[in-house]
Amino acid sequence: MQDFITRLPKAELHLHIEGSLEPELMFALAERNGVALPYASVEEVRAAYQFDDLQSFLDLYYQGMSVLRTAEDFFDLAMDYFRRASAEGVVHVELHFDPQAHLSRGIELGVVIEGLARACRLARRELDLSSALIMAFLRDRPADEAMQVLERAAPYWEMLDAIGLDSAEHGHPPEKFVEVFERARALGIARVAHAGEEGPPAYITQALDLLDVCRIDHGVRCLEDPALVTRLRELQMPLTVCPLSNVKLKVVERIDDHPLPQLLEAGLLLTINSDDPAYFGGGMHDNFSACQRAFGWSEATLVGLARNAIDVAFMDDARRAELLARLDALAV
Ligand SMILES: Nc1ncnc2[nH]cnc12
Ligand SMILES: [Zn+2]
Repeated sequence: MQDFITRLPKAELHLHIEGSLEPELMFALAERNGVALPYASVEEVRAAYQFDDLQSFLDLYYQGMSVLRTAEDFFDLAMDYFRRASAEGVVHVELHFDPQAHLSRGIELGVVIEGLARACRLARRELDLSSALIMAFLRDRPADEAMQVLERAAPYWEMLDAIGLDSAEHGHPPEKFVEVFERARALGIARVAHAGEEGPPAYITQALDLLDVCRIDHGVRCLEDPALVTRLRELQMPLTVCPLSNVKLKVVERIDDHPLPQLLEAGLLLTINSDDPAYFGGGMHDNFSACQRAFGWSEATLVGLARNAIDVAFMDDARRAELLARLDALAV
């Protein structure tokens, strides 16, 4: 089964590239850039990764990214992840990145996007790994700041596959960002949003009604609102579920308690993702494998989930057809 999971062509739709920063690279970049870290060793960093909730994780996540300063750093960050992901059978990655977390440290948008985009091009050539870029806004920052970032990104609009909404969910409902998402829609940029990770099902409803999103990131709390579940099923609205993230951030206590079986049973369109693999103790393979073990999933279930991700990914028709053909070859 482990080998089958590796061979499964996996598309990852929910990955924060800054959350893929492994402690080893964190130390290497800290040294390269003369940044002081509050840790003496890689082991100490890993030991610090114990979280009580989303906010306790975000505090370390924003601190960790202080080592990222140049386009080369962002390139190295992304290539480091692409190589690891490719080795475990990931064929497509959609990267969220958080420009405000870098702009606030004086790192220009162009530095971030150019570094990431160069890695995306190289990964396509060297690893046969395709990718998409999702520029995410920090929902705990003011909406007018997000709007300014969107306007500042004008030279890069063509390179963006979508905008997203992430960071601390409690108290920051989607309605706060209506104008920003409306502007993106007018620009022809697709929209996704984190909703229903820690926040209530009403935030998922708002993301659908007010932000016109084409995917919900997480969305696991939808089960608390049966009418919403029906709506998500009827729309076949994709949910990018991140099982190990939900355990690490105590959305659920143990993987066995994860609502994935109920979500599947409800007929929702689900995908499996790693979110912030360096912080949550596992990439795509580990997420698939933990669920397979916990829920006794068959190969057919795994193939179905992998197919969902390829079906709804931001990729051109030729690439989608190629990846679906690879999946079909495995499934027979
Ligand atoms: N799981 C998560 N939820 C919200 N914002 C995030 N930013 C990085 N990871 C996140
Ligand atoms: Zn996320």
